[in-house]
Amino acid sequence: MNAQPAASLFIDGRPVEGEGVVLPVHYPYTGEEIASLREASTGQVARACAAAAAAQPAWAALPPVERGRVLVRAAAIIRARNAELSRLETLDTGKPIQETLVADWESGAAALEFFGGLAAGLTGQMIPLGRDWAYTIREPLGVCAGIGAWNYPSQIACWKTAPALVMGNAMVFKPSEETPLGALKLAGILAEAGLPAGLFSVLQGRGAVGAALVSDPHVAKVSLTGSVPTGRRVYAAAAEGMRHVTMELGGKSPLIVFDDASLEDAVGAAMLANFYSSGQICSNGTRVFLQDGIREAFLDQLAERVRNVKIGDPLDPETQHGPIVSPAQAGRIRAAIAAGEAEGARILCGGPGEGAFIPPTVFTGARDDMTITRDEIFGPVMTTLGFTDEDEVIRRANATGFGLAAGVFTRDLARGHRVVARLEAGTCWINAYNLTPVEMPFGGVKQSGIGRENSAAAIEHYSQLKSVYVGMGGVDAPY
Ligand SMILES: NC(=O)c1ccc[n+]([C@@H]2O[C@H](COP(=O)([O-])OP(=O)(O)OC[C@H]3O[C@@H](n4cnc5c(N)ncnc54)[C@H](O)[C@@H]3O)[C@@H](O)[C@H]2O)c1
Repeated sequence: MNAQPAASLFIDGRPVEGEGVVLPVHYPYTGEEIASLREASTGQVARACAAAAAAQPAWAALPPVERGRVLVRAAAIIRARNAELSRLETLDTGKPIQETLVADWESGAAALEFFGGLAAGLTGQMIPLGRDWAYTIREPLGVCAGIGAWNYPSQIACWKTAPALVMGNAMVFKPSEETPLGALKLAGILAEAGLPAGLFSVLQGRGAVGAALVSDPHVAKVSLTGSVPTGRRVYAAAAEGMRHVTMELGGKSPLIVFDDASLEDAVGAAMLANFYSSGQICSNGTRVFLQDGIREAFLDQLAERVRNVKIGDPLDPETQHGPIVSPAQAGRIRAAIAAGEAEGARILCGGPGEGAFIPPTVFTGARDDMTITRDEIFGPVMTTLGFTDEDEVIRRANATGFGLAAGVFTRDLARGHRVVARLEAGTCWINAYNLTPVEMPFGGVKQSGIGRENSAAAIEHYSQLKSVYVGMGGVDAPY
């Protein structure tokens, strides 16, 4: 299979070959090399940021609806090409085609449509002050840097780029080195939709290229999706230049199932919350707390349904569970499974698997202090834990440095609201899990992040307010 793009990078409106070291791209299912890219050199990082800075003022000066129209046109192009783009996303990530067809570019298109449609509403405020008055102008930040993780490469690129561009910013985006292909497609689509040159560039490379981008003097804002350790490094580097940040980082989220929950819905949600995208989702509910009265029935049904998951070729439309993105990540997940067993937890179903595949794996008999309960695994590994009462489970659910997401299953809606009100998590679901519509803010608290993506809330993270005081009479000076 060949997925070689025209060139590795996209700078100032055109494909450009990278000047840095080689970056091979592998199809996770077969391990076959499907493209060979080159990283951006430091000179190319600087050129992309300078082109962005040069193009941004004219873009910001357009009437907002004109900017919005470009994004809406890009969304339509994505929708028309969804089948072809989803296939490429599957080759890049290894995720089953039945997922990429509905959850990746589709979600990216929704973000472009949502923010494109929001363009006309990006106004300031008028503030009456008696004789005088003031008003605010919502202004763009300038050049934004976006850095992506490998699990939802095209969705992440769109979620960051749509609010940035509609506010009149430019975006220089570096996808993950594991999944570099989708962002190049987005660059071509935005250009075709009428985006002027320089406003969306793509740089390829590993962490060092990301670090050079974050520190470029033109960059006013950095939005990272990645792990907590990378987040700390990027946040610290951004602080040097007093740059704005959005941090979408990792998690170890609780999913709490009370005795009165719909068993079938809770089991289905727990599977979605742990095994979709082979478990490589930041907001996954990997600590599944089961109340005493439902635990046995839940585990019986879970084991039965997990046995029927169709594992295999990601391009087969019937496949529900694909390979892990890379041998290195599969190795990390297997080490976590081995640690769980060594610490005394039992595997109810699944296990380390073979080669690129790790089957859906469920641990029972785990304790809160085990590494499988504490650390993010970022693979298809669910840890189940028992609990007796509401106060106890809230305390244990919050006993983590992460705070990305949380879920509660109960038929008692008053309890559902009461519990989420006390959970330390940025994104919560009641009787649902991992649904992230563009209309709803998404992001974490504590170590899991800063800022929000999606919804009108994202605009605040790609803009700043200018306040203007207007004196309507004479100046009353005591001198
Ligand atoms: N909260 C969210 O929205 C969200 C979404 C997806 C993934 N994630 C998290 O991402 C992690 C998995 O993704 P990953 O393994 O690609 O993460 P990672 O932290 O290893 O890498 C993320 C990105 O940062 C870049 N990078 C690494 N070092 C850098 C540096 N010093 N300066 C600038 N850039 C640097 C990488 O090249 C990559 O593009 C998990 O922890 C997961 O929870 C979070």
